[in-house]
Amino acid sequence: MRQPSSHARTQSRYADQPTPAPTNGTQHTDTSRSTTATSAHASMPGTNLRRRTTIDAQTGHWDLGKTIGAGSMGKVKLARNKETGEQVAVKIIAKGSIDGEHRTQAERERADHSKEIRTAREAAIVTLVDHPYICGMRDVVRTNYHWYMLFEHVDGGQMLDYIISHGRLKEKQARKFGRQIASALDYCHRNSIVHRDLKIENILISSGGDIKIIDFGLSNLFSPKSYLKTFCGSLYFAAPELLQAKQYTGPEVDIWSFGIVLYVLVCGKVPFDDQSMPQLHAKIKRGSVEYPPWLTPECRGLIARMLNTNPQERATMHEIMNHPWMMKGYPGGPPDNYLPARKPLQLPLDPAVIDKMTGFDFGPADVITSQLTKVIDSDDYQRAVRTAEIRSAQQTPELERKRGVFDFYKRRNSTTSRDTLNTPSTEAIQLGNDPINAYHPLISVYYLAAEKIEREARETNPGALAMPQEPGENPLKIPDLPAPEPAYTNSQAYEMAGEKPTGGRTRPRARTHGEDEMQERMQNLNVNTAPSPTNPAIVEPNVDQQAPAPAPTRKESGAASLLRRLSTRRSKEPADRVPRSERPSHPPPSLAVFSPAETPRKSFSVRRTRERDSSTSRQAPEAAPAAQGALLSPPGTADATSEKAKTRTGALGRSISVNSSDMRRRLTRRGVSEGTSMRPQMMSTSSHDQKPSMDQPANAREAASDVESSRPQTGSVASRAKSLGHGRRESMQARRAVRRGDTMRTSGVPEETDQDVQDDMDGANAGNTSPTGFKPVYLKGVFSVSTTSSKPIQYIRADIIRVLSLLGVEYSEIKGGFRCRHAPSIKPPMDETAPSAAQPLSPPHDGGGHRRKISFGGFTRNADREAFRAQQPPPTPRTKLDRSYTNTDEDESDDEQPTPTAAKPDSARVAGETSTHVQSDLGSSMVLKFEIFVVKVPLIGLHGIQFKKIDGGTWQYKNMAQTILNDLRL
Ligand SMILES: Nc1ncnc2c1ncn2[C@@H]1O[C@H](COP(=O)(O)OP(=O)(O)OP(=O)(O)O)[C@@H](O)[C@H]1O
Repeated sequence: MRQPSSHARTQSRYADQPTPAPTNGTQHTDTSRSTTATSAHASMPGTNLRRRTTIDAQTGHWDLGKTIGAGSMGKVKLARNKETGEQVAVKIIAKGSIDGEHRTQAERERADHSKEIRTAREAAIVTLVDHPYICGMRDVVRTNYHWYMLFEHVDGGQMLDYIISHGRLKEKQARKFGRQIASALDYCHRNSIVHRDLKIENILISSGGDIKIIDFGLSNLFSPKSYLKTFCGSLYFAAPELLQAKQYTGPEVDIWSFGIVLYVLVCGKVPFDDQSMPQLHAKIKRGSVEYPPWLTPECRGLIARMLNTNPQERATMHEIMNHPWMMKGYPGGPPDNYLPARKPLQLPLDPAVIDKMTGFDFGPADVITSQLTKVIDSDDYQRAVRTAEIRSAQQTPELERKRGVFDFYKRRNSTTSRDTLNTPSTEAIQLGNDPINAYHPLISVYYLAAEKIEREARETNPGALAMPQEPGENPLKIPDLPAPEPAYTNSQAYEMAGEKPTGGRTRPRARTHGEDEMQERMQNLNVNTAPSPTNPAIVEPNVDQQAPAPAPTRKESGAASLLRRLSTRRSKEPADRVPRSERPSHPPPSLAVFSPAETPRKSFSVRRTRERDSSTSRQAPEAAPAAQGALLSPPGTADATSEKAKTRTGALGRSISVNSSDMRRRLTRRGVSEGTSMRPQMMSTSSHDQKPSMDQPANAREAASDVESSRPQTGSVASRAKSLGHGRRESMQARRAVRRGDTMRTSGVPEETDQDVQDDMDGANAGNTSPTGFKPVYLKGVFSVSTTSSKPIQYIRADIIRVLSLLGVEYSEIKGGFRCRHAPSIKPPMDETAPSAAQPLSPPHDGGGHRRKISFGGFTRNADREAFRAQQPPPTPRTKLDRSYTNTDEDESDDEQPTPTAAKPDSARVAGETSTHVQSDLGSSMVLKFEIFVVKVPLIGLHGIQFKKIDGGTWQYKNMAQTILNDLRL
């Protein structure tokens, strides 16, 4: 393992410097322990901008490229391996909280600490998991100022982009993705991992047309015997129990989100949408879903089971994977979860595996070992092992039983009688009773770490693990079992700081999330994370510290011991079940080379703005900055009341993921009563002028109060800016940027610059065709950085036209802007109209070199939307659109016989279907109408973009507006 380079250690104090590695590797991934990060050059002292062009990691030297995405946690950039040319996506997360203006020192430290833990956990989880439909991590580098997570580059585009521009998918296509999501979720849940942020935005499409789930930033480990209580995720995708601040085990909230995702896939919109946040909350809690008539009964039944508001009655992954809709057209059975075959653990534990269990805040190796030993030695665990064996023996045909106990465990991971060794798991997880599936987080992580070692050993020495298992060897340690005892409850062994379970649902449901709880959490957190040289993820090592001596390599011994402890891996069926042994741990990234003229996806102003206002970067939705609301406020409306309402109007952005700690902190800071139940939510999207009242959720009140306090006292920008907090900073940065001659793409956080400025300049060559009549309207509202531009107005106009055309948005010019209408083409074009893989679309010339990538359905395309649309039939007229809604045959004609509602089998009428089925024509709601205005920002002399929704779904509107902003390259 490599030591941090002397170069890195002796760099300017202004540059990112390598963080000394953990001393025993118990708190951090070993990749980061052995990697170093170097800055190509330091920034100028006194500035917070620094340019990083390379990363030195264990996996080699990487050249950082352009930005390809951005989220609340930071930017995602392309990087290319200097030696191999391999391309990865690097998620760059600034360490520490961004906005400290309103915080005490203690609050800042707490926020920093929490962020650090969550980031370490994300790195730890994605480092260990290995699944074809989960975006794999290649490496992670941690420096003083940043985390750099190197992910496989998923280059087929975003599912959201497709849905936004085209609407829904055919059920056949949705099923393929649904099975893949189910596969990935089942894998996670059986490994005690809950994602907690599943949403359309976090599903990317690989070049092969498969999904890749990203963003485990809010994930956590769960235990069947305790509860989580952190609110996580995007409101649109959040389970009702989360909105009620109830505790939850874990998988059930993912299943709800999965239900929303599935609905979006087949309907092109979210099931719960409202401009008013309280109304949206109410809708989600009611769980009343409108199902468009084009859905097959099976599909509707499955979604209804997933969107059951009672988590206890909600479908399990087992039910979902075996649902008739999921199986339709898949004679091979339910989806494979790709979980390796496993055996129950037995002592002694492998120290090499323990060493791999880093980043989870489990504590040092000896603590992990003793905790794990306690679990394995517990009567409960041994009883579970015994029970599983007996059950299996009863189910196993005599002939197969003679083949030995190994087959049993292969079968335990299988389900159907047809293929007992290789079929996907269809057995429900016996939460807490199944020794190999989600029994305990420590056990799950031990399996994952052991399997990672096995993978690494196989990659470095393919023959090393080829030793056959001894036939007849019984890997189980099955002692005489005493009478049943209470379940093992040492949840502290795995609890994450800040997410201490509260001991079950006997606690009050509407819980206080006030300062006392925070204190309690911090105390607990301190217990778990006391400053220790073995806990570097918690206590930031001094940059002058020497890097620790590398831990002794134990791969071989680890691999050897694995042979004793783990059964052989299952081979996979052909077709969609690639033999695991033949799969690389992470699919090799494809080399999608971008031309220099191509424009990366830009960070979005709302997210960035929020990041500045959040200690953890996972911004609570109630903190919608006024600037965001202003994005949606129509210019020219001088009425103060409506202005306020519009300012409070929902954030312009994709679903924002949050967690409850942000909210609690805010509530505490603002003196909200401790008795107030935490009601996390997105910012209000109400178009009405609603005074915050105590009837509203606390966060809604806070959001309103934010808006109230940020409203301009006068019409002047200066006074308005003064009360804005981050908005003011942005304005100041904007002015500074203008003085420097930069575009308005500045950030208050120390982060790497990239080619954005150059791209902006490159993009300015478009559009000299501004009509003389196109004039900006006078500013109303407040602006955030990424919605302003220093470009001349004719360039902005041309750019807007380019983007609207690209997105298939019909428009007409009005005074100061554009009136727009978008009706997604609901006829999935891939099967009928897409070119074959052999005839890829060549990216058309669009003047700006922009190219949008779409990849679906098993073939790869890098197609500009213009080219894509060129292959499409003309925009679907409304009548055709409406007609198609009533025709379920359309979706299923090529592969399935739709079952008429009247004749559908009983099995299709899923029991427990509790949601309302409204057979209404939803066609009209799919049409989005909005306006875009170009406004002049006084004083700083820039132009800004404002959006105003006229008609259509809020979710679609937000996503469309963000897509336009992203593509505008302001
Ligand atoms: N492996 C990848 N390959 C290609 N693009 C990626 C990859 N990972 C992330 N991206 C892009 O970067 C964006 C942000 O990534 P990600 O969701 O992980 O960040 P985040 O800050 O956690 O976001 P969020 O605010 O949604 O939580 C994604 O929406 C996607 O466009």
